[in-house]
Amino acid sequence: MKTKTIGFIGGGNMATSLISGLIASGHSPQQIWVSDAAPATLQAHTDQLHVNISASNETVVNEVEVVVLAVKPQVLRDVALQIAPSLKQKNVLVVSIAAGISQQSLSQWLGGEVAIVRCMPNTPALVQTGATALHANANVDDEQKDLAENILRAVGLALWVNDESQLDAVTAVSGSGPAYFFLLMEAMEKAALELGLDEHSARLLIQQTALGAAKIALESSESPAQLRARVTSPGGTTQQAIETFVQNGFVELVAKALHAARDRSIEMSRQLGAD
Ligand SMILES: NC(=O)C1=CN([C@@H]2O[C@H](COP(=O)(O)OP(=O)(O)OC[C@H]3O[C@@H](n4cnc5c(N)ncnc54)[C@H](O)[C@@H]3O)[C@@H](O)[C@H]2O)C=CC1
Ligand SMILES: O=C(O)[C@@H]1CCC=N1
Repeated sequence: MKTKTIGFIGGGNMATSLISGLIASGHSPQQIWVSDAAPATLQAHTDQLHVNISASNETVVNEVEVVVLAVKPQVLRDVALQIAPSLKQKNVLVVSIAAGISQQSLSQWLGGEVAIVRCMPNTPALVQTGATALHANANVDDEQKDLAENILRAVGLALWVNDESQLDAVTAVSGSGPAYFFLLMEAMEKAALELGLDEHSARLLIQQTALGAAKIALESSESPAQLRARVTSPGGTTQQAIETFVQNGFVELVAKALHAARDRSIEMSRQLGAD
């Protein structure tokens, strides 16, 4: 995979994370190309990551073997229609990280028989701790699947889903998921201040607790429910807090939020889909 040239169309947050991860895992910056509509963004890519840049999306497509589409979903249609003629000239793998754009829409915009891997990463990719689910269309061969997986694995966990519709659920779980944990951290910080802690101490204690909980959950063979039981002494403080959460509908609220996110992902696919 180190010999493949990879182009990023859109050099924003997610592309920067992926490029940093690829370089950190041994990919040569000389084999990476980036195009972006913003000249300052392109300049930052040469200055900081020493990759090849171009203001032209078509030039990037012409230079590479894999194209990662990393623009916002709302502009993907225009970008796809723009690069379609260049893609037709060669056998390029297209990897899309755009939320809520189906392979069918993308394929239609790109003009048909294109190898497409659709992914849903998340922002912890910025610190090489991302979680990504991938789905390949029927035109993707095994070598291209490995290639796409290697790109996303450079910034964390990468796993395949069998059915593209599962990416709507993945978007609700891990794509948007970091924001749920940040909301819990925000709420805990607010409560900690009310309880008399200073902001600095509260934030540090909460951050380290979140890290510790995630680490123990990853490293232990026990389920979250079992790990929770280990913290919860009968009649103790945790039991009081957990009962307060549960009796006030925390579990149902989480389910409702994830359903709303999944439904929005489906709705976005319809609104932004092929026409
Ligand atoms: N931010 C998140 O949590 C996640 C984002 N995604 C997906 O990743 C994609 C990129 O998101 P971000 O990096 O957060 O966005 P961003 O706004 O940071 O980056 C998008 C970049 O595309 C550039 N751009 C706009 N129009 C262009 C054009 N016509 N040609 C070339 N470049 C153009 C912009 O200048 C910008 O630098 C989106 O499709 C989003 O759905 C996926 C998972 C998580
Ligand atoms: O909020 C969004 O629509 C995107 C997709 C997953 C995370 N951010």
